[in-house]
Amino acid sequence: MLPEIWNSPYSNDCFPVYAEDIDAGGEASPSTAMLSEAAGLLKVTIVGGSIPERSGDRLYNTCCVFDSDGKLKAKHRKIHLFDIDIPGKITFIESKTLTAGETPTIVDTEVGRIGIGICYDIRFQELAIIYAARGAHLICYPGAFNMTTGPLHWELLQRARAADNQLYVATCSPARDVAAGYVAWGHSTLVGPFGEVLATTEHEEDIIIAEIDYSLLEVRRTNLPLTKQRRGDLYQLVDVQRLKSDS
Ligand SMILES: O=C(O)CCC(=O)C(=O)O
Repeated sequence: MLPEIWNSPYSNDCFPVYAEDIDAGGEASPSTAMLSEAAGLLKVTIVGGSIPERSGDRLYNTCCVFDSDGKLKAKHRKIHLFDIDIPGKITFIESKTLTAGETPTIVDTEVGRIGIGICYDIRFQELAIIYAARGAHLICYPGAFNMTTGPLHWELLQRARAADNQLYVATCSPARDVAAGYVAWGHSTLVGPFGEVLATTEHEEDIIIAEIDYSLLEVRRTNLPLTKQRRGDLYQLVDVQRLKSDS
């Protein structure tokens, strides 16, 4: 797994410059070609962080997932754009340059059923609930939290998504570069289905390698049978996409 916007500085000025046309006539863009080749050579599934994607006259923040043959299995366009304003701390308006994606993305891979979200997507618990309901074992969120929200929210949100939905959550952030226009919090992490941090790192360049045991999903769901205890008679979340595809 790679971080959010790993092929470009994180800025609205840079997104158009570094954007790649991922679907261009069936040919892979330079960054996705590299990921595809790496996945195929190493025989691993890659959740390819995200890059700015150009599609016609629009730009998206897009994560590509490759299987161990190097085939592009899924493409997730960030569906919640990072438009926030915390005066004196951080203001970022992704919607100045980017368009929001329109579909949740869940993909069956050799290493499990994976739901994909990109950074700000992690704040929307409904997306994680829908992924869990569709059988996700793991949700991967490439991200780049910042020095204001990172310390308070980065781990909290990951643990909440994992504990609420009783699945694994993996995040990957760029390392911190204090000279950059956007200073990332770092701290890539893997959280287990009990909300436990299984592996994490600081803000320097690093690689996390950890084992995931999907049999624990069943254990935790038996320990705490939340799904059975939900009060569907009082509240329900509608999976609009599934509803549309069923009808
Ligand atoms: O939600 C946050 O605080 C940070 C989100 C973010 O940096 C992003 O979506 O790129």
